[in-house]
Amino acid sequence: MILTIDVGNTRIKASVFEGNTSLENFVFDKNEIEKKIEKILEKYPKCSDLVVASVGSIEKQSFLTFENRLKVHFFTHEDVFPFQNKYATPKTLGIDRMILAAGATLQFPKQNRLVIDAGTCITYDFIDENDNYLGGAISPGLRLRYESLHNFTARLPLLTLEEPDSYVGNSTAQAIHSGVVNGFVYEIDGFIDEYRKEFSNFIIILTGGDADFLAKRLKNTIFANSNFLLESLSQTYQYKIDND
Ligand SMILES: Nc1ncnc2c1ncn2[C@@H]1O[C@H](COP(=O)(O)OP(=O)(O)OP(=O)(O)O)[C@@H](O)[C@H]1O
Ligand SMILES: CC(C)(CO)[C@@H](O)C(=O)NCCC(=O)O
Ligand SMILES: [K+]
Repeated sequence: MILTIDVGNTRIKASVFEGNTSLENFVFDKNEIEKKIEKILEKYPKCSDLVVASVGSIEKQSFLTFENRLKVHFFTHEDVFPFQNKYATPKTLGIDRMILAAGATLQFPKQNRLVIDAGTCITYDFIDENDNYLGGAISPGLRLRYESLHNFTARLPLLTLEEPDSYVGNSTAQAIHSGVVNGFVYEIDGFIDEYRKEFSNFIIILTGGDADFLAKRLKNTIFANSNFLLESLSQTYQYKIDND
């Protein structure tokens, strides 16, 4: 049994896996990390490994306190991955993107894959059928768009996610919802359309905190799985054990 932990820029997500099956998911804040892990381990004492992917400010140190009880693995770009990394700056590629690419490679062998993670940031990652990781894009996520409109202007209020009435927002609030939500959806559909021009065939995996909201609104049909990063973390760890 393994405990996987995804430290994002907003929240921490965790899941206990028995083989490939996720038994339970958890979401918590940075300040309660040790207490929460403690609780999870109490409930699942059979956990033998703690596997972490962190792009947040939490360092390896926070997890080492658990080393007397279980094997702790903190993923870095030095681990073995099932793809060739063609990024020009492989050492600065986010470990979450590497885990997503690894999961896509392992779960969907021998085909082109586009992974879209709609989290704090939206990330796009493309892995071709020969298992070359090519790169993608990074842009602001849904909540970040609402927050930056407010934080960097004098007059725009901080709004929370709401379905816009129309493209033609007829009030400040409606104009913001239209810009943020429609802009978000158009961006993603637009990227998918561009990829289609270059690669005739590829599967699309959509994940992240906004995946479910998005899935219903895209014109392109896609496979949405908000647990894909944690599943990929468990699979990439298994791959590492088998290939080290
Ligand atoms: N309770 C919540 N707190 C924060 N964001 C939430 C919540 N529920 C849904 N969301 C949505 O999820 C998005 C953030 O995604 P997610 O939780 O995957 O980010 P994260 O944990 O920071 O991960 P990452 O840094 O890997 O993107 C926000 O844009 C927001 O709209
Ligand atoms: C883009 C984020 C913030 C998404 O979580 C993360 O993957 C990251 O910090 N990446 C580093 C830059 C890069 O991936 O090229
Ligand atoms: K992300």
